[in-house]
Amino acid sequence: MNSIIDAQLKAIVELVNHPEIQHKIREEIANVIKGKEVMKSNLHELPYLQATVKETIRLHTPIPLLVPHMNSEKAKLGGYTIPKESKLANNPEWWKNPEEFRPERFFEEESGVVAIGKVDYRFLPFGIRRRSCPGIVLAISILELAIANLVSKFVNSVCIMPTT
Ligand code: HEM
Repeated sequence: MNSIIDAQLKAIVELVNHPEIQHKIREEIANVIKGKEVMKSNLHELPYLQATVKETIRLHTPIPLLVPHMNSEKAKLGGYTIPKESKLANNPEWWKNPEEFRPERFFEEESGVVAIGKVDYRFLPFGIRRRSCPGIVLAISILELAIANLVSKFVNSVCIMPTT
């Protein structure tokens, strides 16, 4: 559960620093859900919310069990050369402006990058193959629901950031 709490906190920090992203999520929820409670069954109808969660775990990949995961030696993987001690999610060869928090990247230049179901060596927040995370579907749903509820109710009502 540490990874989820870590990702939630990172998402909140990013949303506080990007009120325009909060605003887009809030608008998407208002248009699709129309004032009702966001349920797990609605999540697939909220692509901008989903992209925001993906962008959070790309830029702030939680480290499971607090064990650092990086390659100690230079390596070749899936046709890519990976320099020693790389963090893949921040590599400018594979991501445009990798340090920028921009969910839109998943609709533009990185529209093919998915978190579940397809192996993409640029985006492995849940590990890969036999030792990959069995909690992936649960983790993504929890994160999406938490952010949806925060943005549509709590953040708006306490006015941490202006909504316009
Ligand atoms: C944002 C949330 C999460 C992230 C980023 C994450 C990421 C990961 C990663 C990268 C691994 C592979 C570690 C390795 O290569 O050795 C892993 C393993 C694992 N995760 Fe997660 N995880 C998350 C949430 C969860 C949740 C919610 C559960 C359970 C309900 C869970 C259960 C596990 C288990 C049991 C393993 C060990 C699998 C094995 O060694 O065979 N994770 N996780």
